[in-house]
Amino acid sequence: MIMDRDRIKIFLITGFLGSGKTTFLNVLLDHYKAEKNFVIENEYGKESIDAVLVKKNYNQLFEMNNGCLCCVLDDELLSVLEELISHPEAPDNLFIEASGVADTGILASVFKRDDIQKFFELKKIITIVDAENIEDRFNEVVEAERQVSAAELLIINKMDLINLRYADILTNRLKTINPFATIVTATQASIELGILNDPPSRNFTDHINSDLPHTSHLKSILMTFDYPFDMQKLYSILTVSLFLHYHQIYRIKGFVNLDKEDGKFLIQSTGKKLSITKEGEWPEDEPVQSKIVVIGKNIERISLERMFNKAYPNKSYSTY
Ligand SMILES: Nc1nc2c(ncn2[C@@H]2O[C@H](COP(=O)(O)OP(=O)(O)OP(=O)(O)O)[C@@H](O)[C@H]2O)c(=O)[nH]1
Repeated sequence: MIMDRDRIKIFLITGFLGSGKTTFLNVLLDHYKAEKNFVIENEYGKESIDAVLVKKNYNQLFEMNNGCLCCVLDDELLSVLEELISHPEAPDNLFIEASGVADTGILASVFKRDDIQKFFELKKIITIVDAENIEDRFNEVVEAERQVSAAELLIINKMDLINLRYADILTNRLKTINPFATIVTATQASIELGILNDPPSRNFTDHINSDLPHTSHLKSILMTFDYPFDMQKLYSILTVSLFLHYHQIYRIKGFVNLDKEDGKFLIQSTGKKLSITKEGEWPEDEPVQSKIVVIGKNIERISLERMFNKAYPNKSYSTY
């Protein structure tokens, strides 16, 4: 049972799709490994891929995939928080990885409530920024800018993909959106973590507009495929599609079954970059079946399925 003096510290991690939130969560879990850490993972879309990618050095993981966290506040999130309060071994830290489209302001406003503040301390609102893609996303998706404007700490991640001159331009752009946040740069979300103990430069939650609905009409489409893909075809078809549809396809994530390859492969894209890497073996209690989530704007299942069907080694598998 939690006493008033040792409230659970909450680190709220937000950032647009694929910016590096899970990467940062793993950095935090490693840093705080001597403490008791619980994690809330919220993915946009029903299929959870992230939970598998979070390194297992947490004490308990809660998955919330029934919608964007900021939209299911009243029920699922609050019931998890209640569970933590009465937990026989309450954690020191709660790391919340919000979905890539979550409205940070709406989410942070929960922790303004007196009944919540009694047991939880919102230690830091951290927004991860994908240095390579964020400016395009500002123009396309209103949630990307809202996440930046509600941050206390902005981490410009993926510095290896941009040059220093552009980093300065981007930093200035971020300052105009959010002049109050501390801004740091990183590769693989690796930062000097002492900064998390800095006091806030303003009372952030007082400035947050928590009444804005989602307006970007993003879609998350989950597809399953029973036949193995050809690795080379899959790679080249998706690379071309990501190049052509960069302003529509924001994230591909999933596990694939590949022809002539043993094991389970992780496929993911951010921006125009695609990677397919071996992730381990297929668990015995799981069907050997590719499961892929595509998130974007104005995307249609039928066109996506047609695209993936072209990646079979033998066209006879295809239904088109
Ligand atoms: N080049 C480069 N890639 C990075 C860096 N940080 C993370 N990535 C890669 O970017 C991709 C997305 O990283 P994640 O940590 O899964 O991003 P996320 O924000 O959790 O993604 P969603 O939960 O889908 O929104 C992965 O392929 C990472 O390996 C970086 O600093 N540089």
